[in-house]
Amino acid sequence: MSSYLEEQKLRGRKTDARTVRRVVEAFKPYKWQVVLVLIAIIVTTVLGLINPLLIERVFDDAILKKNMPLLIIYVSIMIITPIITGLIGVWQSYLNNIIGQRVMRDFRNRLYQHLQNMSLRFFTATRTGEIQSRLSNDVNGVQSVVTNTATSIVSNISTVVSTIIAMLLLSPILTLISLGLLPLFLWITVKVGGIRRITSKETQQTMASMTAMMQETLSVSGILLMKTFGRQKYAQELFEKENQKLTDLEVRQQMIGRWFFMSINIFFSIIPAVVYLVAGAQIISHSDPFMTFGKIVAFTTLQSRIFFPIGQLLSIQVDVQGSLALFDRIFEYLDIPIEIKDKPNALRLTTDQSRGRVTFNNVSFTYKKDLPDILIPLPEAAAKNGSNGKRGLFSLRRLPTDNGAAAEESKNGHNGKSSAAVLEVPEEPRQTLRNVSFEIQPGQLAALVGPSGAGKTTITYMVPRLYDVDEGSVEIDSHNVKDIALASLGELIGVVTQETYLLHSSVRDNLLYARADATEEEMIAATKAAAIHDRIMELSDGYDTIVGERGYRLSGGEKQRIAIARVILKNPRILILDEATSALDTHSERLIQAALEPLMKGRTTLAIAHRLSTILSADIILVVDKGEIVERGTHEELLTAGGMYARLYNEQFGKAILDEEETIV
Ligand SMILES: Nc1ncnc2c1ncn2[C@@H]1O[C@H](COP(=O)(O)OP(=O)(O)OP(=O)(O)O)[C@@H](O)[C@H]1O
Repeated sequence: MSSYLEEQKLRGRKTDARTVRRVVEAFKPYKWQVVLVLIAIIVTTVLGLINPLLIERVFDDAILKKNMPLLIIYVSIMIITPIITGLIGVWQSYLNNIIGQRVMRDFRNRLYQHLQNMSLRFFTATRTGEIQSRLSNDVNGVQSVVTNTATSIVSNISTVVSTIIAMLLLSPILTLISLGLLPLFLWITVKVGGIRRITSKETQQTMASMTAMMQETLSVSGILLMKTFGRQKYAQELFEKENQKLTDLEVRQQMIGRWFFMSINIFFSIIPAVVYLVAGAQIISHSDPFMTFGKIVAFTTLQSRIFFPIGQLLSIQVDVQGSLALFDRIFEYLDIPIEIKDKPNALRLTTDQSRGRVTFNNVSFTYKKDLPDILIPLPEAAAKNGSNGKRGLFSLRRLPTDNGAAAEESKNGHNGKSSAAVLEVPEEPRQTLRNVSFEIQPGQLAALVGPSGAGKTTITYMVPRLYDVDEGSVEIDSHNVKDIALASLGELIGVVTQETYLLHSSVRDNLLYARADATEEEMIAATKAAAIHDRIMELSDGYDTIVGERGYRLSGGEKQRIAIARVILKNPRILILDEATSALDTHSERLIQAALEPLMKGRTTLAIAHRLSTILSADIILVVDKGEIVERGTHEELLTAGGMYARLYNEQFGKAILDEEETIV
């Protein structure tokens, strides 16, 4: 389990200054509000000095000299000042919150937008929980720092400085005495802060591991796995153990806080006592003619203002360190370059303009294991710290294949001389696609067939640029897909996948996801074409029935037909169809087939075909094996050739063909 604190440790502290600079930059759009907050802080700090300083006058000029009108004036000021300070304080915290929340909002927006633009590769290489956690927990984690810490630092520093000045004005000797004891106080806070920091680190780690455990076991798949393997008791024990640890840590953390405040209280009490002793002695012995009762009271009041801000400044340091680590995690994601993006002046191609010819020219492609170099400092640091390399996203770094010596070095224990020779070296992966070339004419159906893992899905990924080819090119109407705007590709291409993903929303919303401006008639025409309209009408609320993740459970076949209706409504020029492998009953099978016909009609279709009917109606069958197209032609041609297709066909459909002939043909 890797936590952000571990990562921070690995990254070292060098990034801190850069991180702070970037955080400060995030405040730039709100610089005028920040200036107002600073002014408010300074004004309230200065106003805060008025009352303690007035105390001296109240005692020495008003009470001791029995001057009632002056006493009333002073007391009035003492009443009005805190009211004004309070009002300014409220306004300042409103501004603070506005700025802080907007900075957080900006971070969340930037992160969401950036993540949305990341390629599929990023999502296949990263745990979903990790992505969500950065977007929500990490951003929320820095919230208190963004809204409070900066202002708290400024206001504490200005309180400390102004109070010391005021104390010096009242009595330099007493100031010296008060501050003379300060080092001891600082020493205690530093110690306590250190212990707190360690405990809070442990608490974060325990919380993270509990969250991961909950996420893993309390999902539909997790619960299924646990129940079917009878592992509830084991999971329960594991959870209880972590939970107990968290409980102990929380209690410990609270108690350390308690000691912390006790020390502050003791100092609050001890130092005024010392001041009374020294100042009292001065009055009794007449050694300082300027020492008065008013001064003693004013001084002790001022002095009580100073210790708490100092304590806070010290503990803030702990918070800041923690949140710098969180900011690092946020920036780390923001810094991952977008791999697949529009070229400047990318071509906008509408469905009407496109004819839908799809061409693959010598396409080669390999799934890369590692992510861009921006994330690489971690594994290098991890290696230096003896990490075991089980870090998911950051775990693998391939060495150049000619770097055998370095690889050997890494196996024999990392002596750290070569920064590349750090982690276990996986083999250079086999090419997933090799020199794939074919052309599908507008309106034609091309069927991809081949054994599992041959690369059929990967071929379909190249058209909408879910991945970019390494070599060769994919073209639509003779335009390289890399030159076409991604938004256009999204419009031109419709995809029906094996697993239908429906949003937790109404059937209508799920259908209109394809085209928000579709009319009711268009929508119903699409569902009728996909042979699902009648079934939708049978649902409790018809088109308004909630389906999806936690909604009404539709059968696999029904979901597929909704997905087909969704793409019919979208009306793309090019269709990518990944036919479900799971066998449906004959009735559902027929309905799906009925739905597919209008879907494929008039469109260029690239289908990963599992249905005999699709294969038979294909204009061209492309047989894929180990990333290459090994055979191509029509069904009859390929059967006659007696190669891989004939073998696959006989294996898969040899027996079924008899039933099919009875039912379908
Ligand atoms: N994200 C990925 N990262 C690394 N390798 C991958 C990734 N996705 C697929 N592969 C590998 O690429 C190869 C081709 O996979 P692909 O999914 O294209 O095969 P397929 O022909 O569609 O198989 P099936 O019919 O079983 O779905 C397989 O060896 C697979 O393990």
